[in-house]
Amino acid sequence: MSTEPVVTDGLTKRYGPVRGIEDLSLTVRRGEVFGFLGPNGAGKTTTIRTLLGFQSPTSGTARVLGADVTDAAALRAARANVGYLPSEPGLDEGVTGRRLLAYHGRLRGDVRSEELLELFDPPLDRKVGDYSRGNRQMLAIVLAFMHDPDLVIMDEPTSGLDPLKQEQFHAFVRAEQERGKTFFFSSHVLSEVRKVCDRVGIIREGRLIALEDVDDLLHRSGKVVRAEFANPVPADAFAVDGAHDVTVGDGESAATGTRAGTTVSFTYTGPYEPLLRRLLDHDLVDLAIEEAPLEDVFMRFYGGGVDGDGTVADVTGDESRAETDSDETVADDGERDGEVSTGAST
Ligand SMILES: Nc1ncnc2c1ncn2[C@@H]1O[C@H](COP(=O)(O)OP(=O)(O)OP(=O)(O)O)[C@@H](O)[C@H]1O
Repeated sequence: MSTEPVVTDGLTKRYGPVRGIEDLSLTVRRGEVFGFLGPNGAGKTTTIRTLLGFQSPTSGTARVLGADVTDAAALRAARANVGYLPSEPGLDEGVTGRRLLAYHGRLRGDVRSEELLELFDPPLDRKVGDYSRGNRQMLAIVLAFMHDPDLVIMDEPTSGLDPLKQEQFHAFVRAEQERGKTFFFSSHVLSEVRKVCDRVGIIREGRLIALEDVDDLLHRSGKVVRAEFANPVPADAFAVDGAHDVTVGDGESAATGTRAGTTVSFTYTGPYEPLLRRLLDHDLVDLAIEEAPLEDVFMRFYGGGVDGDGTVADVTGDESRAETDSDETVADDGERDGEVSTGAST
């Protein structure tokens, strides 16, 4: 039996006739931050809910910390060492954050809530029902980590956090990884995955379409080059090896403020020397070379669109999230082991 924290083999979940995930085989290695990336409706949440035992697979297998997800007793024991951070935590609205914290502490242990509250500080004496989205998410973070689990499964964990808290959360995840913790991290925000993940699995329409190191993805993605010239350059001047998506415009130059020059932009995956020589053949007045956004990479290698806010667009057009599977009546409450009201943690 594999000792890796998460192992799925041919994992399939259908909601009646509706596709959830199909034939998903992946391994999350101990100590890695694994990004699970895909557009809306791709099957990320379905995967997570199946891993946590909220719903049964239609076929295939999955093991979490060695426990078969269909073995309720084994999974319950394993989940004592799993943190779960949902995207929209189903917290008990009627009690204060402090009470919820105490309840969770009694349920699974509290070895570090004080330390966590220094970083993520929801107003504990207010009722959770009065919390802002960001405060709910911060409380959910504390609840997910307070028992110091070895594996944390997170579904779009930074949705609702302001940019500063998002940064803090990313730094926290990296520090936790240093402590040997493992993360399964679903997101449709590519820039986030790039910041914290070691490997990424890309899911689309229920199927895993790519599995690779984030570094490899970035290497293949190359650089975005934007150059401005004092004089017009021929349209084919940058049709060189390694240049993709070359756009030549003679619009207004940001550098010179005139309309005389030419602006050129393209993605470049080749070596610098020939590129720089080519640029200097013309009257270069401004140059920017930046890392290509993963959004572009996603589009170039895997197809599919990206919204203006840097998230992968819904390429499925799937509006069929209707309840179609009777075994979901329990699962949709969040937990099937009687922890419904405080479903933000394991
Ligand atoms: N309880 C359910 N009943 C019926 N269909 C469902 C149910 N849950 C999910 N689905 C369907 O399964 C597919 C995958 O949805 P899922 O929520 O797993 O995607 P996702 O990648 O998490 O998307 P998002 O980023 O929008 O949360 C979609 O077609 C969705 O409509």
